[in-house]
Amino acid sequence: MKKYPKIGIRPTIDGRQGGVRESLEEKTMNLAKAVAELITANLKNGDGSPVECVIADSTIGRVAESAACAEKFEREGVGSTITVTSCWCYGAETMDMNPQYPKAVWGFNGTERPGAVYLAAVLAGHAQKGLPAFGIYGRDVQDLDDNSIPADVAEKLLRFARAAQAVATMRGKSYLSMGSVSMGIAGSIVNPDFFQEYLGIRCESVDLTEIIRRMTEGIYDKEEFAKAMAWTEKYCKKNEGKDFNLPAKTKTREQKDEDWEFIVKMTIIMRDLIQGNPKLREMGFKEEALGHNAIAAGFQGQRQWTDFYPNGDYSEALLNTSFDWNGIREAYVVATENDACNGVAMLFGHLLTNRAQIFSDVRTYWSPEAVKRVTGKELTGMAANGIIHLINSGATTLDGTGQQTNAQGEPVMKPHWEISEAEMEKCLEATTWYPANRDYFRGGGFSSNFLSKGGMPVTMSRLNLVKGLGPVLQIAEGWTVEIDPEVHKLLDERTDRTWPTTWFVPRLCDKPAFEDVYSVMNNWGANHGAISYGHIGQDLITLASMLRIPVCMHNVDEKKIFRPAAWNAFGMDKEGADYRACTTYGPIYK
Ligand SMILES: C[C@H](O)[C@@H](O)[C@@H](O)C(=O)CO
Ligand SMILES: [Mn+2]
Repeated sequence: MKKYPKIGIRPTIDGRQGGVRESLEEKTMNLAKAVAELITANLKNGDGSPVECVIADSTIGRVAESAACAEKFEREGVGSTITVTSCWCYGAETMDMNPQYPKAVWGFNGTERPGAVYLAAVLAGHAQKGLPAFGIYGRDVQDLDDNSIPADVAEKLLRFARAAQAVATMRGKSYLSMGSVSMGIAGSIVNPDFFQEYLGIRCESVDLTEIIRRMTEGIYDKEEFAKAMAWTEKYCKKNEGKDFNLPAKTKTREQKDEDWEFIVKMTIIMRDLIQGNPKLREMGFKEEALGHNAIAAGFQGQRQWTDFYPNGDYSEALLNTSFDWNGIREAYVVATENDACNGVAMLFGHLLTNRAQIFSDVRTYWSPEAVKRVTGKELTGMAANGIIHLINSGATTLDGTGQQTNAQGEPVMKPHWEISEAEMEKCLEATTWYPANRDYFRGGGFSSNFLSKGGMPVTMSRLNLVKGLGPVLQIAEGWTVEIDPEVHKLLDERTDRTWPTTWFVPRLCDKPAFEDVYSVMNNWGANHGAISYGHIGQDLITLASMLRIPVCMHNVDEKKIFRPAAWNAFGMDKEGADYRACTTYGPIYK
């Protein structure tokens, strides 16, 4: 069982004894309990455990009680706070002053006592003290004896809590580079200051010879390797695809079998590097057993490794998938080509949804005209305005096949605890493992190939670093789409047919970058995108504001944007205010 941060609930109250405070004690504590129950019942951590809440030992009326609450939260491993009240309280005495906690305040909308007045007053305090907080105020007045949480309040509480838990979960973890810069891809020139100051994440790095050392010296669990090989024989090797290499570059059966053993071993070793493995301690490898405490990782692969050894596509794909030979489990976050910026976008999506992530090249925009010219056929349905070809060798999760289904039989990508064995097998069955293209991957290996089912709501995002500005986040909500199989075949065979394809259509709107499908691609800030199941743009925008990362492109309705209340002080134009606020506050761990 992993250890996760908790969310601290702070019931604040009017400190006046002799009548006022006593009359509110039960109500205030009941609100706190209701919020804790809402969060624990609705939100889970990546391992499927409920997000835990810690409530202050008493209501908080004066500063001594604020301090006692802060001490308890420190002891209990709290990573963010929600203050709740139904009455007037003394803002600066009762507010959460911890500079690292994401914080929200719910001011109960009841007029018998001025809960909303406190909300406004304490948010002013948060703004004045440079500790921005999210304000939650229900639209409709509630009766004083009504301890229920209205739907609009619940939505904001959960949106805040999901993002706050993501921020707190990242704090103190590592990003592990396995290898270094891949083919000059800027995202793989890892910026440790960004990770440290914005995410509270430490950058770790291992040279790829470490994988060879562990293979050569047997520093991996041999029993697990045997189990993994048997599973791979059963579910992957049997779906080995046609070898499209020239005869001179085609490996023999024996060489291919060696490659399969190599990439399975490599996968186990990469996982051990990421999270450690107590079995290695039993084997006497105490240091290797520790791992790198990584919450996300990247594998350089190209080119030096793949010019000589089998590629990392099998490893990256399976580590990003919600299952392997040990069964159904939380997906890891592993960026192909060590594109750490895309790895961060994958990590955001994973922490907000608890689902596996797709890593793709944003490869080609196909206009309806170009498709007609090349195939003689029309793009139809949701694809009619053009499509974007998402494809990359390697780290596309097999969950991205769309072989998992919801109660309506629609394709989805589920949190791992909802995936069935049968769905796991369907994802594997839908995946072909082609011998790697040896023009690209001289060392050989295998690449996963599948075509994502259409009809899945997805959100593509990427974290970009801009010198002089810092990090920015791009977001495009849309859908996976299916196209005429003949059209897909012609378009796919023009590019890398041994790699996994997801056809993507962004939701268009009146924002410049979303006026047509072409503009989305034309405005995308890098070669990669992280694709998460669901329309999670709102959650990404809330998370980005907590991290002081401005959002430079998104197709979310501005009325749905939820950021700290202080952002309002930076102007009425949401995007400009976001930039000004992020610049003013700066990264939370600086
Ligand atoms: C063709 C290159 O080898 C691929 O790695 C390329 O398509 C990329 O993925 C670049 O991001
Ligand atoms: Mn790529």
